[in-house]
Amino acid sequence: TVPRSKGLRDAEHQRASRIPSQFSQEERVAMKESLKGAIQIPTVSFNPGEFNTTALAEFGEYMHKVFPTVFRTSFIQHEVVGEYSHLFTVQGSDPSLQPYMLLAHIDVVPAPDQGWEVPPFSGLERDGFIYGRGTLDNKNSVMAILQALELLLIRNYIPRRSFFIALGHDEEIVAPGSISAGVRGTWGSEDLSPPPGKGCPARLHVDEGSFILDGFIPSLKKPFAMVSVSEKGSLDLMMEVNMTPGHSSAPPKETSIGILAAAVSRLEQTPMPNMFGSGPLKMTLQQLANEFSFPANVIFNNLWLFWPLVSRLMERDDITNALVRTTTAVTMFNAGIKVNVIPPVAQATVNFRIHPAQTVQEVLKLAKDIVVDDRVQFHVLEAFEPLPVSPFDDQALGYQLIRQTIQSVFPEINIVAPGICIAQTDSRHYTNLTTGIYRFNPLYLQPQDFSGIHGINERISVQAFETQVKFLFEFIQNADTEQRPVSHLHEL
Ligand SMILES: CCCCCCCC/C=C\CCCCCCCC(=O)NCC(=O)O
Ligand SMILES: [Zn+2]
Ligand SMILES: [Zn+2]
Repeated sequence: TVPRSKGLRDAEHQRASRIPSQFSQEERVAMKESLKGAIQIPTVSFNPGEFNTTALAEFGEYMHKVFPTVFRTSFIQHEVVGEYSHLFTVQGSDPSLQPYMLLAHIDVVPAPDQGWEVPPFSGLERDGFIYGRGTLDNKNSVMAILQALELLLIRNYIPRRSFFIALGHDEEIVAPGSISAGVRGTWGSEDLSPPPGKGCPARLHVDEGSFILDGFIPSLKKPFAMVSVSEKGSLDLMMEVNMTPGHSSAPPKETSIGILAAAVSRLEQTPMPNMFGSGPLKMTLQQLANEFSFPANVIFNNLWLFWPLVSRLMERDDITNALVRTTTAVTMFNAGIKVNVIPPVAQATVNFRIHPAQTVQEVLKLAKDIVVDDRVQFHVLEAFEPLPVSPFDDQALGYQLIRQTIQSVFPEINIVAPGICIAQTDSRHYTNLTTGIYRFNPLYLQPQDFSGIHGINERISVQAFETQVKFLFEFIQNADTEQRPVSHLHEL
């Protein structure tokens, strides 16, 4: 197929019929090789301002190479934002339709070699899986979005509804989010609402942050699609103890390390309160109730009676425990300058993920009440409140569009339920732009796969990646053909 050059918007481009999401063997091989190439570029972000800028620049060039039609199509504008983020504006043929936004991120967390079956930036394929940092979080989405668009354009598709593709380079660091800042810059206002004539506020976002979940809840045998309609907040708290340094041959009763270690231990041994029943989880379980086998189906259909039992059971597993409470993770500890010197300072950083029923201030106070030691200083490095719940009723067009696409691409999945993302996504930077923020990665995830995210042996099956491309290929077309509900339209 001859790729279309810029400026062509002729009748050939206009298509009434839907393009089937069937890809040639050559296209299927090309898309998996493109993902492997993306994984091989180590776009690691370490801390605010600490990125592999060489790799990020290389990735920008790489996208031009593997998606030439995207970059040469006249109705697609590409902007580099914050030096390494990328914002694509795909101008649809019907400007009256509210646009939407697809989010993904280019950066990945570091990946030391130890424990990996293959080197984490090799992109090697083994037994039908592509291994590497970013295969699930989140280069799979970056490549799937652009691949789906490339394949649609090659087939002369021209979207009716405009949409944005926002590919951030700093999602993995706690920062204001360059791409969202860039979107603000593009639209010229802090609150992200575009100036007149620059198009309407986006009506929905689709970002990482949930999956087709398979095997996360005992007695729930069938996988189900959870679309995260909210996400937990976060508090990065640095605790510090300062002491006068001295000779270790005559040490004080407690050093700064001992004082801080005891404080950290008290935090770890005192979990935040179980908030089961006061967040989206209850909705998720009620929607799943009849999918459980007996007697679980009776329990989940009567949570008014059995919620104490369910809340205790959810605590047993680290992932479901993260759904019922604010979690406490001591992730960094730095102290000491030499083996025979009393340490002048000890610092520990705690990453709290805040349950939607709590606030940053409440968690900070609870932490201080647990530590209860005036020698420990508290420094808030970064904090985000839990996000509001996006609409997911029948009138919520964004949610319904995702649900419709799930059902067409995954006909075997008969439950699509709203839920909460236990992690953070870039979508938290867009709450001023729309209330329709949804987080869903169209691929199956099992608990052992979850351990690969930020862990070792992160991998995606070739089949799963191909299906993710298919989902986006369908989603973009569904966004053009969605039917308006008869009654009032939900402002998203
Ligand atoms: C009742 C249903 C059980 C739900 C089980 C939830 C399983 C976990 C599913 C999704 C988690 C999302 C992880 C992927 C996004 C990670 C994004 C990220 O790393 N952000 C940065 C950060 O959070 O620090
Ligand atoms: Zn991540
Ligand atoms: Zn991510």
